[in-house]
Amino acid sequence: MVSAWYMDKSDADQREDHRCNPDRPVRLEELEKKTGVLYFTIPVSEDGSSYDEEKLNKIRKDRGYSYQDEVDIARDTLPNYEEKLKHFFTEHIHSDEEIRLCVKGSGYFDVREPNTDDWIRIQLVPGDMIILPAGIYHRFTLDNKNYIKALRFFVGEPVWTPINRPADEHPARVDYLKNRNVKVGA
Ligand SMILES: CSCCC(=O)/C(O)=C/O
Ligand SMILES: [Fe+2]
Repeated sequence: MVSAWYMDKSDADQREDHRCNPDRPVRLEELEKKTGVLYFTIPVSEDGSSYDEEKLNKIRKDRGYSYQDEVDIARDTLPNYEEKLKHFFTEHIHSDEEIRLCVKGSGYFDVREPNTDDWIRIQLVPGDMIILPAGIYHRFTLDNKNYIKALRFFVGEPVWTPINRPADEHPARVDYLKNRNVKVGA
């Protein structure tokens, strides 16, 4: 089950959990309200090879996801592993939603709370599906187990290109803030 929390400000290893002391958990409803991030749970088999197709199909159909593939992120399975991990952890936006379903392993998506610019860390474990809205500042890191396998979805032909911060003038960012009722420069 996905969990989320405000991150501490420590510059310790990105793979640590970076919980505050005392902990500042973020409930799912709060996460959605503050950031627009959506969450679904999809039952997945122990080895990650099968999942609840019926539940997933409904989400695919409702949201128009026509593309699907799988990423296996480990040192010996992902080409240019170090370079890709560096890119994943560089703060960025996309012009479209970023949709991931964790089927094996685990990892962290960090998203910026748009009013305060604080980082919220979202932990993905098998069965967790998250949808990051277009235009949200975010990044991804493996945790200290160094492994995740995830399904990726997209509407139409996939565009994975990250747009690194600063991207405040990008239409997806402008729309994101408008949708969240965030006043720029206020
Ligand atoms: C768990 S998927 C790897 C991270 C990724 O694809 C991405 O775009 C992060 O922003
Ligand atoms: Fe991304």
